[in-house]
Amino acid sequence: MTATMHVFDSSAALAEGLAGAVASALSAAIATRGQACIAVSGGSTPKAFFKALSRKPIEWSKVVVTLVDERFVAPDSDRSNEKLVRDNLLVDAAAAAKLEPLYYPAPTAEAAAAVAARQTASIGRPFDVAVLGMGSDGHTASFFPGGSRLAEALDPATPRGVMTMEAEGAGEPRLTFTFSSLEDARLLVLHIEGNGKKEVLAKAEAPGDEAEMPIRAMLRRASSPLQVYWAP
Ligand SMILES: O=C1O[C@H](COP(=O)(O)O)[C@@H](O)[C@H](O)[C@H]1O
Repeated sequence: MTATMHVFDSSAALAEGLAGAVASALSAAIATRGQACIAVSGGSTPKAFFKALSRKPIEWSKVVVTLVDERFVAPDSDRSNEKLVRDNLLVDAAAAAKLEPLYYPAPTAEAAAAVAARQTASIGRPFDVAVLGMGSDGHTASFFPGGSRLAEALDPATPRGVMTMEAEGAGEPRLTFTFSSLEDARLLVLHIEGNGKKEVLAKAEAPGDEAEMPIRAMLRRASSPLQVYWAP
């Protein structure tokens, strides 16, 4: 499936443009099905987008927000994707949305993933919106090159759900939705910024092994068309 590029002049225009597209998709889902669900990424890129989206006039009480992936850290950690979402997206009117976190204070990441899988089982079949990020190593979600369970996470036969991942480049153990959970989102977005990430994307679009750049799984095999939102 070919990716479609949406190019913006600046970070601010990118945040606003993506927020507009996502708000339209969430409002359409509410109009059609009475509710909407969105899975968002963490990392350094989404903060301005989250702030722009929080200002959109959506029926937020009908929206469920979850995370594409998470670090196995408490939600008050600066490394927590949940904290990023709580501080920047679930504010003002958007605070009425329901958050389904992936982190739970369990003894192990595996135990937390099992709880998260149960808690999120009724949402995202498919997600109305999934906003992916991409690291400079070509990871997306917590599908890291060299990841302990990468083949299983990317296998289309692995069912929807949340699983663990460990990798050298990942820092903490991770919790991540599987490829099959994300690839059919009604609106499937890759949100990246900067010339460096554009070069990483170009490299991922060239021939090569998925395991070396796991974003290739989304570029090549997602059943929904991948919408790439980018600004320099
Ligand atoms: O580890 C993560 O990083 C990616 C990309 O983050 P960025 O800082 O390069 O924008 C992110 O998509 C993922 O959710 C996060 O856990």
